[in-house]
Amino acid sequence: MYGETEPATAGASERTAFRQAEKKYKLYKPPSTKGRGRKKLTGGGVGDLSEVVDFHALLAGGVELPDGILRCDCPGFDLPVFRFLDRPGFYFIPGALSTEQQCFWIRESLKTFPQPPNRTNLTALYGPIFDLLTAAQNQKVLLEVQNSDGRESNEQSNSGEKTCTMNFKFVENSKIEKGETRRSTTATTLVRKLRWSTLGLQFDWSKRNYDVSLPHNSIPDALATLAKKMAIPAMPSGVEFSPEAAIVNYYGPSDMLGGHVDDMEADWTKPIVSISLGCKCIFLLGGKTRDEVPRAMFLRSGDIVLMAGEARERFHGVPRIFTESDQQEISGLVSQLSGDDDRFILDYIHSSRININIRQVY
Ligand SMILES: O=C(O)CCC(=O)C(=O)O
Ligand SMILES: [Fe+2]
Repeated sequence: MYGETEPATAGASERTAFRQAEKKYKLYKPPSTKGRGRKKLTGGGVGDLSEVVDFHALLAGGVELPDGILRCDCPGFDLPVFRFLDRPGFYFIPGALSTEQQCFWIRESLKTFPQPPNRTNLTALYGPIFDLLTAAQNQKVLLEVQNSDGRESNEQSNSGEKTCTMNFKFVENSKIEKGETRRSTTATTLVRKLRWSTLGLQFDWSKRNYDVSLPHNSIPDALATLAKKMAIPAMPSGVEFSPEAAIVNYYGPSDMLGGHVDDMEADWTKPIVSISLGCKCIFLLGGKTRDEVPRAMFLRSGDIVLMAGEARERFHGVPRIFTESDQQEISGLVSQLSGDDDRFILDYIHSSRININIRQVY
């Protein structure tokens, strides 16, 4: 999925309509000014967001829908749903989750979802990490520890072979002595470095497929129930969505998700249920090749998108996250996350977006 199939030459890739749209909306790093401190990211095409569809604005009564956008009546589903006339299989449910529900899923995404046996992008570097969020809230540090045979993790053994027994544990910051040579990273930094976690059947990014032999838990009941309910507009009547896997994407201020298609699951008639949390972003929905001009739309915290059928073959991606305070649109979350327990999460979500996308694999 994320291993994009690029056209034969980089030049050709740069010229596609999808790439042009990514460039239009992404954040830009101005050329480095040597010795002047950190590079600042600035808005790229922020001057012109006029073509970005804003489904929330279309919710207001009396607003005429732009050409090509429909509001649909979905039997058995009581939330407003929008579609594009020329992109069947794509559904947009604005404000599908209440602020309380959004807070619940943000907490779960940081606390429970990265717990082993679920894997994250950090697993390959540090081995399984338990209770990362709690460690960050308590300002702990992940420190490399010695194995029982006295060797440090990843050290050469006597026979010359490299052992891969990663061994790290959380310790109090105060326990790290001056001049400590073992590898260490603060738990807060690690939370900031989270890029993905996988729930249910584990997706193997290197094989670009599910590895059913990897240990896994089933999708949490509450998430499965939510996904089944939200999938209704994209499901044939009388058929129930059966969530088996989910990918959680964590985006920082300068992160983007390049154009890709989601074609790893067996049955494309079943939707991907994709939940947005935290800062607002721009989502691009293109065509079956990168040459088709994509539609751009805002995704806000609490919005849900469904992609089923031919919509699953369309290139899509996220070129831009809005973390500027006047653009992120997280005021509801900020007032809800005001307790002491939520201080870390509030700080995190001020500069982050989380996406949970739930899939039926078979
Ligand atoms: O972050 C998003 O909204 C999209 C994520 C996505 O397309 C994916 O994980 O396949
Ligand atoms: Fe995707």
